[in-house]
Amino acid sequence: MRGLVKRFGPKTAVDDLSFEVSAGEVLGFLGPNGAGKSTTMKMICGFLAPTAGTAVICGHDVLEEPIAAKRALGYLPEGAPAYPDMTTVGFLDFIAGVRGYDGAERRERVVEAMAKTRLEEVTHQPIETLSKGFKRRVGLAQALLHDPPVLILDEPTDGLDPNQKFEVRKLIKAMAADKAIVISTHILEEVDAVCSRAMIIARGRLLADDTPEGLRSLAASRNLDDVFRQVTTGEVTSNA
Ligand SMILES: Nc1ncnc2c1ncn2[C@@H]1O[C@H](COP(=O)(O)OP(=O)(O)OP(=O)(O)O)[C@@H](O)[C@H]1O
Repeated sequence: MRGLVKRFGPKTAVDDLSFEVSAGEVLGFLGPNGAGKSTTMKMICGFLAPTAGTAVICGHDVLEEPIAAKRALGYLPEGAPAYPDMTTVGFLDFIAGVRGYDGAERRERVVEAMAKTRLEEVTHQPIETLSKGFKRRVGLAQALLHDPPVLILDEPTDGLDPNQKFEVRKLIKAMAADKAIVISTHILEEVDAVCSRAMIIARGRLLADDTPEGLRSLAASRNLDDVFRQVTTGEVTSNA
């Protein structure tokens, strides 16, 4: 990401963010509500035009070569939106078609994505009738259907029960070896569970960028909640 800026009228949601993520890294994107996490992810994915700066995905500038950049990435948007009247398999088949697959390969991609995200039991169920956790898994399935080298996942475990959280984290870790993965989360335990690195942003600015262990050392208590509070509010927790 090179100098990403997003302004909405007088409000600066993202204020000159630059960073790199390499294959093999799972970067946790942390910050309070309204910090600019989703806006940054939308710009990385070419969903929202930056006011300034750009994102380069596997050598493709998302503004200059949007199709090549989008081919290299999978994106789970905030809230995992999908077409509610489609069935799980119908939606994933539609996505496979959009991604350019045809014939047997198209069917294989759908079956594989459903297996990875454990969607088989809701194959023919309309998405609007799925529980929140299953909807999120449909969102994940469409993001990884084309096995992209880059995954941008906006709160991938939001709304999942503890067992589903465990499964999704396991899946992210299993994919991490050869992909660059960015996840946003409010759940700090997720940083320990899956991230090799974490960034804390607030008011659109980068405040910390380190390994989970490095971040812990910022608070005397070594507790990530305390680190988050200290970095984003400047307040040191008294019982630290
Ligand atoms: N389309 C828009 N128009 C105006 N302001 C917007 C728009 N989208 C986002 N914002 C504002 O930009 C800021 C950053 O929002 P963003 O959704 O990126 O934060 P976030 O870190 O993802 O928050 P959360 O953790 O609550 O999801 C917020 O103040 C938000 O109100």
